Amino acid sequence: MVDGFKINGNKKLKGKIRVSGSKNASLPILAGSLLEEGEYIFENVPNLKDIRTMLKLLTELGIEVEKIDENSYKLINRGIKSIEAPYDLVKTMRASFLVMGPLLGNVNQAKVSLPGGCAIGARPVDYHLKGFEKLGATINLEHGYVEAVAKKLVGNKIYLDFPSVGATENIIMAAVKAEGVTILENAAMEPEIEDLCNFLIKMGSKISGVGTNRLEITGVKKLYPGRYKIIPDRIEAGTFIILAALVGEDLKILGANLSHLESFLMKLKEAGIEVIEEDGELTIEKKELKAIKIETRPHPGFPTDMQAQIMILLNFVKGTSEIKETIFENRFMHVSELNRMGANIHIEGNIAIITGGGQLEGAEVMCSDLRAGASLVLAALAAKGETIINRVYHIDRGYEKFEEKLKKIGADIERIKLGVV
Ligand SMILES: CC(=O)N[C@H]1[C@@H](OP(=O)(O)OP(=O)(O)OC[C@H]2O[C@@H](n3ccc(=O)[nH]c3=O)[C@H](O)[C@@H]2O)O[C@H](CO)[C@@H](O)[C@@H]1O
Ligand SMILES: C=C(OP(=O)(O)O)C(=O)O
Repeated sequence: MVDGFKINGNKKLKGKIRVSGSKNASLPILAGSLLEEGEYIFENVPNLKDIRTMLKLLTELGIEVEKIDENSYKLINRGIKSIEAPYDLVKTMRASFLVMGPLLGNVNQAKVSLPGGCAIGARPVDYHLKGFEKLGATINLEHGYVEAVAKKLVGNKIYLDFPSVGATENIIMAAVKAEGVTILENAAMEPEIEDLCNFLIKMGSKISGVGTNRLEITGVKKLYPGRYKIIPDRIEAGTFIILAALVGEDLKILGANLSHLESFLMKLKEAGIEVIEEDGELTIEKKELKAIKIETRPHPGFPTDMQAQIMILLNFVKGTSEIKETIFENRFMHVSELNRMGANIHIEGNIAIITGGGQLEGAEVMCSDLRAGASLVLAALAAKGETIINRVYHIDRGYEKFEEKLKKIGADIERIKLGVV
């Protein structure tokens, strides 16, 4: 049996919904505790399956994990006990690969299972490995594991062929204690990378160019662990903004940071939806809705992680909208499920063409990945009738207390047990 959601849609949602801490900022920052011995306190960490996976992996590598409260942890590094990240943990979460940079950075050695492909695309790690090699590591691939070893890491000039989020994070963590200066060109600029840099700087790292695509990292011998508070989750915030636009009635969103969502907000505005911030609370104002074209891009472009959710909104906008997915080759898995709910979307190559303006009706559907799953919940809440969503373990990876938060604002959503399909 697996968990599913039963949702009765087409109800107006009212009240306040709060954004949790960022999953994608927490994961590299927690991995950063491998870099130096000492005590770390992390706040605003979302209580999610992916976070529990990372904490389990860190425990295997020798970190002591103490839960302080629902969203805070004390991590104690008394020295690395193992340098191996096993397949059974890496396979459940690709971000496990982010332990490689800090392990190399601290003890010049790491052995991490290759993450392999997943539902949204092939997702290789070649840019990570090229970066480690530039810093002086020797890489060996054997029996599905990547082994990296160096006598010592030495700073170098590294150009990323594509601004990969994970590669940027891994290389930064490997470089902060390397000898000399590392210059990382064409680095990814996502807010989660800025958060990682701010955490590392707070520990004594020397990084300049934070928030730009050229980072200059001067290695230091020692870091000084301490306390760090994670930024709000911009993808959860964006998901709630779409929710408010679809079914909100005086629905307020708390705890979001709009400066992390600029391209998304600009495209919403083009579609006729304005987000208004007052005293830290967001509300949504709808004007005349218009069909739009979107292309996913690395930050500050439109985030691929918001593509599935905005598609639900565009389904309700008269006219033909288009979404071009340029980051992952297989991120339209939600489309066939949405069409089963009455949407009219077809795919041509990497473009989804949405003929909007119709209604959605409840159906039995299945999550294929995290954001596809969130989009099905949005669709179900806006649809007439009952929707059963299977395999919500994908959603549990990235949305803290999703159904509890939705219930509190009046959604008719229930967690149920379903047969495996
Ligand atoms: C845990 C986390 O933060 N996940 C996010 C991170 O994933 P992740 O860090 O895996 O995404 P990347 O930015 O690395 O991937 C972008 C593209 O580069 C390709 N690539 C990447 C690395 C590499 O070595 N070789 C290579 O070819 C990937 O296959 C993909 O097509 O950024 C993505 C893009 O914003 C988001 O959708 C994910 O939510
Ligand atoms: C794709 C995502 O996560 P991951 O990179 O961990 O698969 C996501 O957060 O939308």
